[in-house]
Amino acid sequence: MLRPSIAILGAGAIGSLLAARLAAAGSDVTLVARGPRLAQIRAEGLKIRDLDGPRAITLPVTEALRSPVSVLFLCVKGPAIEAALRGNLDGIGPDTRIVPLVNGIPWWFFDDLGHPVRAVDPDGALFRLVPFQQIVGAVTMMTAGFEPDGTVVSTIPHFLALGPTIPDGPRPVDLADELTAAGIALDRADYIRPLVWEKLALNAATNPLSALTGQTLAQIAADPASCTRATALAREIEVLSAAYGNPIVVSDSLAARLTKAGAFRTSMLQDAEAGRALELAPITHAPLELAGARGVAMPETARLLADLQAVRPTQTLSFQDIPS
Ligand SMILES: NC(=O)C1=CN([C@@H]2O[C@H](COP(=O)(O)OP(=O)(O)OC[C@H]3O[C@@H](n4cnc5c(N)ncnc54)[C@H](OP(=O)(O)O)[C@@H]3O)[C@@H](O)[C@H]2O)C=CC1
Ligand SMILES: CC(C)(CO)C(=O)C(=O)O
Repeated sequence: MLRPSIAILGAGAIGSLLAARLAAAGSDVTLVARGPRLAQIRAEGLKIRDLDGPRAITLPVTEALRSPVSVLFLCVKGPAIEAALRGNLDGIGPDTRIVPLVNGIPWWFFDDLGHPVRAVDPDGALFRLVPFQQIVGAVTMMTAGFEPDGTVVSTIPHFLALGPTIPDGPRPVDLADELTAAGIALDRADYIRPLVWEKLALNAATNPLSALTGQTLAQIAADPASCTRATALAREIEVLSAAYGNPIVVSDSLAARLTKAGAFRTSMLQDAEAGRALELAPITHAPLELAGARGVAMPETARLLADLQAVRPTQTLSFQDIPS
């Protein structure tokens, strides 16, 4: 069988991890990188330290895709999606499947309502840019971060859920062989949205809190004040998810999951430490917007945002500041 051509757009923590593992397993994979990161990968290979130990992987790396691929993994942070896609439109053909590995509420989540979620797609540009039928829903349960020399470190087993964006929709892409060979456990979900809500609960409970407190996942679980706060934040997403017809239960097992995850610095804590913008739009602002539309109260989430705003006035955009 012909192997799918896979492109990974974004050579950050998750994109590099996925690219390295797929390339090492023999997949036809191209990594799209830019700036100093592109130069570094060309010069030194893709340096990775994961459960298989440290190594440098050589793989095709480019500044922009020039011809359509079978599968495009989108591995940039929420606010970077539109520019990243626009720079790589030649890589997207009518049969290309686009798989966003982006945390939080995805821009396509309420396509069936016929309007974008303002927090993640303010003017509907993504809604118009990406053909909905070409999107494959995904939930990323992988963790990765950088060492100062550009090595990507990932020491928790890798897991990815892929599934249709509409109930019982066709399974539009089969990457089981590629991902299994790469040591990434695959959940082929019948419908991705319930899993997106569950992952959102995890991120909304931990990512902004970690950026505020500087705590790892295990430290959040071990600190009674943070653990109580994280649990309350997860409960608010549970109520919100139920209000949108999708009951989930995450808060009961949250502390145990965080303890098991160990000393991991969330992607938002990594951004905070590096002075980068925080990925609040899909993880915090979008839920607040959705809560407002259904009359759901989310006081803990609003309080957390206010606390973050107070300590990072130049970095954090408060929900109310999003232009309408
Ligand atoms: N890290 C983690 O453990 C996890 C992350 N996630 C999610 O995965 C997604 C990606 O996160 P992560 O990998 O950590 O993010 P990073 O910030 O590490 O990586 C994002 C990458 O995208 C690149 N990029 C941005 N814009 C463009 C563009 N126009 N063209 C090409 N490259 C571009 C950035 O390049 P540059 O550096 O030049 O800006 C950077 O290399 C996020 O939604 C995150 O929440 C999910 C689970 C865990
Ligand atoms: C690993 C996890 C689940 C931590 O919240 C995550 O998605 C992130 O760091 O962004």
